[in-house]
Amino acid sequence: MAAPADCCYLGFDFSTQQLKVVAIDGNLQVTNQSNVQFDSDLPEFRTQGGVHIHEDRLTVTSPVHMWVKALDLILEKMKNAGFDFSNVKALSGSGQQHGSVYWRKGARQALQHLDPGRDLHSMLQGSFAVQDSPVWMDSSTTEQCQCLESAVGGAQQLADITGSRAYERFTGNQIAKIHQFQTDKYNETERISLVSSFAASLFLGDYAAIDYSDGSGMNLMDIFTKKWSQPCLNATAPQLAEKLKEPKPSTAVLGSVSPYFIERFGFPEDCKVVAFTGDNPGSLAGMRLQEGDIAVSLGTSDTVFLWIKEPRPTVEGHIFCNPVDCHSYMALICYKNGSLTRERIRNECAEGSWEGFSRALRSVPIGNNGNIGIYFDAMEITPPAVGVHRFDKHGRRVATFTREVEIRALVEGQFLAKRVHAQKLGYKIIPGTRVLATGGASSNKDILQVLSDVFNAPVYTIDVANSACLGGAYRAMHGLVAESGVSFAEAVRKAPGAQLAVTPTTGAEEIYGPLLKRYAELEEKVLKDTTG
Ligand SMILES: Nc1ncnc2c1ncn2[C@@H]1O[C@H](COP(=O)(O)OP(=O)(O)O)[C@@H](O)[C@H]1O
Ligand SMILES: O=C(CO)[C@@H](O)[C@H](O)COP(=O)(O)O
Repeated sequence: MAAPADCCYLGFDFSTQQLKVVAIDGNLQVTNQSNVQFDSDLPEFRTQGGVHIHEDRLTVTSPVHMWVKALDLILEKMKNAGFDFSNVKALSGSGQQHGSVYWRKGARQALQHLDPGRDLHSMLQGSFAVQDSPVWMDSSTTEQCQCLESAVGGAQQLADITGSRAYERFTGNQIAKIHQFQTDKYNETERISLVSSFAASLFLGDYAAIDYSDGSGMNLMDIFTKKWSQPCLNATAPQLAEKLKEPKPSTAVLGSVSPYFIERFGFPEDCKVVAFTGDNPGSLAGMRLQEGDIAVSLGTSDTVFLWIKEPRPTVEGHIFCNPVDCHSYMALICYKNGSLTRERIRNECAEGSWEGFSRALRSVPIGNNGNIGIYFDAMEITPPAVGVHRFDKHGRRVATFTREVEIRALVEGQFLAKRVHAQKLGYKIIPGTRVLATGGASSNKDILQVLSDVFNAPVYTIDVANSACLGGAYRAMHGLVAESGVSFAEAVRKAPGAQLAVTPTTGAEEIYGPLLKRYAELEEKVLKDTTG
């Protein structure tokens, strides 16, 4: 048997803008990292930020073949760099949540008979009934959401079953739209996967089950019984249970890696594939979140999530099954206007430089002299409002801010929103609270300083900016022993801990206390203006 240091576990993350991989050894040390950027490494798919925004500005999709080709590319990259696949004991991973993949009839056959002499993408050309997979940024399914909520008796009733009221990006509503507007394609589909279970299927050489945690982001699963809810299935599309098959625990070993990977890359025959999950659940694992911690992910989307024991679903935010402990849950709030909005303001106000963006942040005092901004370039999720709204210290609308004030207003506004909504869900910041930050923007200390000041709590990061990937590797390791009763915490207890990145500035709480109240009132006003 290989010594712990020679054992290897892989975690993949099929997120919005890139495919990433992390390798860890048996001592949980990171030994390798690689990534493929969709826009720049696969320009033939002509994506921007990994997606295509359609003419109606509401429909957002990604080409499913791009994800397949990205896997070909990343594995080739690793092979060319001399990565030794023969030590990989298990692999797992994650995908951007809610996105869906439609496997055409006969695709299972293709998956089961892959020729190791060829690329995956050339062999799977004909395997998808829908080429453009709806992704989490889509907000074109308002009608389908309304139908689903009325079918089960209302928004709160739907949340009581599935953990969330109906959301446009949630997979069930996307499936309902495909069934209504692309009926032939729906009928040609033999299996529907999430991005996560689609990725697991590629490694397995067969259809992989949807896991409980990512399955919670579909508006289809009863998060308490962990079965598909029949009323939700009925209200969504016909023969849906057949196309989804039963969900499985996120810790489940789904099988061994397919012969294709053994012959083409040298994976060992007994390398196990552990269920893939959503990228936010994956991050919860990668950051080894503990009860009481609050996690803030600053990826393409911004998300805030918590580990919870007693879920009380409401019409705001989401409750998902916990990916590492089947008796627990996680609460999550998602913001669509995250990194892409920060990038826009960086380009307009700091000549495209993060360094300039940081300088501007530091140059304006905390609290921004009472100026507050709300920047919803795209229709926001929490709350469902749109547009750029600037207010001076008297609460009067203003048309512009100076560049420096604009940058601080954006970052403060984004974090005030996170704290306001986390508190609405019942979260209390108490002495001892840790904020764990991850995602691309967590590499920026000046952004983290604002986060720490607004939350009045220390912010910690882990060495690997992509905690979802690392979570995949940890979950792969845990999956091998989960059946025998070993807890996730026990399996990863030797992993390096999170490191303190920044602490709150003295006096920040006195400044942000009143601003939190003001922000909540202004957001309410903006929401009224949007809906009214
Ligand atoms: N130094 C930085 N400061 C602020 N944001 C950054 C910095 N470096 C990268 N980012 C942001 O990180 C984002 C990508 O984050 P990532 O977590 O990798 O996204 P995803 O997982 O959704 O593909 C980019 O869109 C970029 O705006
Ligand atoms: O919709 C959600 C969560 O509900 C998003 O958080 C997606 O899961 C995309 O994640 P990133 O690519 O931004 O990490």
